[in-house]
Amino acid sequence: DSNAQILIRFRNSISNNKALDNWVGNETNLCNWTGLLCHKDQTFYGLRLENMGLSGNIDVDTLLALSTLTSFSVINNTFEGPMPELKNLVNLRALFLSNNKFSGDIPDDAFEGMGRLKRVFLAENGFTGQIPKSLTNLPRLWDLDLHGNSFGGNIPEFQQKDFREFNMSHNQLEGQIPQSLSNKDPSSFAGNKGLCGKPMNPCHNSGDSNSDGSNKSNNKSVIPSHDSPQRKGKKHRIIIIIIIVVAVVVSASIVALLSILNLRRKKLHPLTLSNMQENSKSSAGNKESQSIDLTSDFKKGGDDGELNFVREDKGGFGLQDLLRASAMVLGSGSFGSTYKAMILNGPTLVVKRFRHMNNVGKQEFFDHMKRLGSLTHPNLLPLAAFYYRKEEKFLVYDFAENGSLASHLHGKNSSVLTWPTRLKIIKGVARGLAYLYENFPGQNLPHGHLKSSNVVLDNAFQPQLMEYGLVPVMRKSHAHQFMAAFKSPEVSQFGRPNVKSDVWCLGILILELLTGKFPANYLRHGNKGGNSNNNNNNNNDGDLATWVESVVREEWTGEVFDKDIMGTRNGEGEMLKLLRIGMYCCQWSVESRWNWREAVAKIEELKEKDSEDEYSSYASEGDLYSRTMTEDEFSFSRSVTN
Ligand SMILES: Nc1ncnc2c1ncn2[C@@H]1O[C@H](COP(=O)(O)OP(=O)(O)OP(=O)(O)O)[C@@H](O)[C@H]1O
Repeated sequence: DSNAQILIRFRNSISNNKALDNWVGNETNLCNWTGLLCHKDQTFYGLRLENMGLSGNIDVDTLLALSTLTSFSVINNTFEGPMPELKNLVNLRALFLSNNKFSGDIPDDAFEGMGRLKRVFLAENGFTGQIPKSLTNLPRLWDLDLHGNSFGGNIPEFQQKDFREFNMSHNQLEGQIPQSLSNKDPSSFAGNKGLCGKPMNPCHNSGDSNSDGSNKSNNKSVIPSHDSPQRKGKKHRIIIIIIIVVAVVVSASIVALLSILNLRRKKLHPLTLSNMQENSKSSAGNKESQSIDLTSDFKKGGDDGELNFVREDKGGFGLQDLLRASAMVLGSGSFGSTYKAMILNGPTLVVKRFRHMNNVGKQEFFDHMKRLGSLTHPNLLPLAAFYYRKEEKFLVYDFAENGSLASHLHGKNSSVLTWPTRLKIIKGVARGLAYLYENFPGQNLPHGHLKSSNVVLDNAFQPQLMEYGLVPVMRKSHAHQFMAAFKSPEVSQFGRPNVKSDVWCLGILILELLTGKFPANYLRHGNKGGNSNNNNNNNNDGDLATWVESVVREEWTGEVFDKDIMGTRNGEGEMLKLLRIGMYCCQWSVESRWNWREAVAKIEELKEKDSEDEYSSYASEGDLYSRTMTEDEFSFSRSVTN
């Protein structure tokens, strides 16, 4: 039978099917039928029969004859009775039965063999009994919504680690929430009176615990703590302590605020660069603080402790302006603190303190800084000046109003970073990098510290690279420990950066831009804390590229992308191309990793929109989920050779 014949048979098996009256004709106009989902090439892949008042019987045998059916939705109709037996629909990727009147227990094996299922929505029905165990080991399950039913008993242990959407609220579930789900939002479990354990209230033992003292599997021995009077008392005590702590903190803040206001009244800046100097003096220890007057050292023209301008225009400020500028701390990176300095009636600048910049002598340092200051490119944040002392250096850059790429990608409004904006950013980064390579041809690592917090954005989201070209002046041990390029596999394995180590950083930056994932979280060994992409340990055997590769190999290509760009229409093909570029830049083996010219050239070729004939199958919802790279398109060697 043709798909048209099968579908008409299916329609006829449903009651109240008026909404499907236009299901007439044959294969040629199939994709115009109400509720049918088709790819751009007109192949049918799903039924979206939502809000149509449909009821009666769902004829699964007929659905089985639709070999290309991967998505089935009857959300918000009035189907009733037990859940249809769907497990033979082994190609199904998405199942939406929410907001109907289905009822009764779902057999434990109801989803057995449905290895491709990614999205299961059974919410707002009348399902009872235990959550079916076969849901717990569907390898690709990503969205699970069971809220608003009457599921009871314990929540089974789920094998899946990552859910995008997960909701079991408003059922009658009880017992301890399995450890694997303890990182979910508490709202996912709300409205289940019998549930306890992280992220809900702690459980307490009713006294009927297992012989080994655990309460993991003995549902009856575990009850939510809010039932216990002792716990209630404890809770009250905790609340009182919290109130006292908050009161103390508030009073301390008020005192601090009053002192600041008082300082202001005395016409003193709360934090000025002079203050910063004094702070640094006292933290340097007694001996040093007695012998060095840092405030007076911070003046132009002296031998030690001088502010040196490296640009012709000088930016319209002098040392005294900088000393008087009110300043605030922007953050504290691996080299020291970074300050924003607002010069009265002058420019706003960023002053970054470096404590380990003593790899070269004074003259060499001055020469190098002058060289950096002479670089001009729209995608490089210009170095304005530097302040030299033997023990520490300050580099003064222009301030970028729009902050760093990292703060946008991992902050609250990452949605401003649309695909076209991300493409603009990576093209700018590539151009800035190419300029550096052309100007430092003999150097191993012209950038050396490329990462998203060192890419700042102007008001038009044009990127500018910062902290470039610092490797030669940085103390070697510190560079090894903290600079981004030293996190490449060749450094982890052999301790030697390579001319392609910057390319590795570019690859990681590309993958961060596309996935929205924070690279430091994918380093398996090492310090994941702080706002830096660095860790303190070079023995990392994991990275963002390994994660991307594993997701893509599992045929989850669409799911690799950041949620803010995932729905991009007509750009998916180009996004995939950039993903591949990122992966070629992240080849572990230096030989097979692209060189910077190749990477930059490929990035330049990218467009915002897919060309007409290319990737035409990305037309409708869910397509990106089903589109995967072939082995050929995505064959990478992840072994390290040198
Ligand atoms: N010129 C600038 N304009 C705007 N924001 C900036 C500028 N320079 C730095 N920042 C921001 O200030 C914060 C602190 O920067 P800092 O360089 O100290 O930390 P980092 O880049 O995370 O670490 P690292 O010391 O390894 O470079 C970061 O969020 C950074 O993006």
